[in-house]
Amino acid sequence: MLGKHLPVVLPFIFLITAVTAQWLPIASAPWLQVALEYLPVALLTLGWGLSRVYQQSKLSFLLLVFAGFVSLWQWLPELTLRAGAREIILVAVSVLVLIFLWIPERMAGLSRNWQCYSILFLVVLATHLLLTLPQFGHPLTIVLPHLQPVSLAMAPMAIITAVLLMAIVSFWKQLKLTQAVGVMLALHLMLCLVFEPSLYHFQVMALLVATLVIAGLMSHSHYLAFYDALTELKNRRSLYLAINNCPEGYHLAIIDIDYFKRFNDRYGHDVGDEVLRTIAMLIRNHGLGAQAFRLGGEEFVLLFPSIKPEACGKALSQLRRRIADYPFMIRSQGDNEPHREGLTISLGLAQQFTAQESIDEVLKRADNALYRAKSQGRNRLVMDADKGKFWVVLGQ
Ligand SMILES: Nc1nc2c(ncn2[C@@H]2O[C@H](COP(=O)(O)OP(=O)(O)OP(=O)(O)O)[C@@H](O)[C@H]2O)c(=O)[nH]1
Repeated sequence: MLGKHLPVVLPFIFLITAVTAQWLPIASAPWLQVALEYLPVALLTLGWGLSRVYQQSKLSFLLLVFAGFVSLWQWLPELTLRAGAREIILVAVSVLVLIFLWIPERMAGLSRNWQCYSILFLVVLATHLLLTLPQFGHPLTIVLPHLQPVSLAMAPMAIITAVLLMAIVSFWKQLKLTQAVGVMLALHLMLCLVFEPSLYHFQVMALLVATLVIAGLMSHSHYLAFYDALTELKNRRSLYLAINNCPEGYHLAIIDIDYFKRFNDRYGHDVGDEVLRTIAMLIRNHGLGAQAFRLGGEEFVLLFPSIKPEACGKALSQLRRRIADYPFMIRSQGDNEPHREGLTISLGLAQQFTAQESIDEVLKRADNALYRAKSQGRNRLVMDADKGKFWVVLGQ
């Protein structure tokens, strides 16, 4: 049980120890100074843990922004800058914040937390670039009086740590950004190698490549284990994980395509597959604030973590109508023009009434509701309103 809380407990202990040690006799110990350099990483981990484990996205958002400021605060006072490089860093950071936070459509599909990780990462990257510019004889020279050569050595290590953190995040979120940033870093390190070949740069490069390979493998095996290959929706295993992380009182709807066997028999499995993909896309893009899964065959699930039953029923009825009105264009053999075909879905909805109720019990009740929707004529939504005692038919 403790394992679940470790991403929050460990960085929290680290932060408390590192900060309180400032007032103890060990304050000037070199290891403590090194530990303090990792404060932003600890804050990042804490923020990530809070959002993953306790769904505290607002708090973790604040923490992540704070981590960004701590990392800036750590770097800026140490720098003796020429040519206004400090201003350049600040302007660059402001522009990045603007791009990431005020033009959200540019980051379609990425969560706000992820944007913060990206910002912090780019801050570290920008700092590192400015630190290494002198290697290329650039006029923006930054002199680090007491940090050299330790900090120069630590900057790429901080980046590797950030890449590792991002790999862990993308392990859950299935994002391609890790690879993109990794390629950028690899290019940058290659430049370092070309201009200043050294064992150190070779080692950093090797570490980075190893990290990226591991991240890629993790990402791929995660995809195989948790996603459905046909529809690219999350699969049954993901559903169980998501429900385990859900607060008490979630709603769950099972969606089943009506007379799909007939459709398959008439048009063949390939066309059936295409229709499954289209319906999965309609379910995924429902905009209902729920997570979509493929349970297997022609059955899907929508999971609503927190919603009122009436709002849930209304949203699902809209989805049912949307699919019933959707023009599936099919071209049969010998047809010149595709013709329009219609399909409907039936839905069974159930709520978890008490924390003791297991996932299988809620799924069973949703399945019973679905059975009623089918037996009452299909193309409708039936809700289990009281543990199998009352059934409410919502919309046909
Ligand atoms: N093309 C395709 N068909 C699938 C897939 N998985 C399951 N099916 C088909 O889905 C059909 C399900 O049929 P049934 O369970 O009899 O249900 P139905 O014909 O939809 O009828 P009702 O559910 O009672 O309305 C079967 O013909 C399966 O072969 C798949 O991945 N691709």
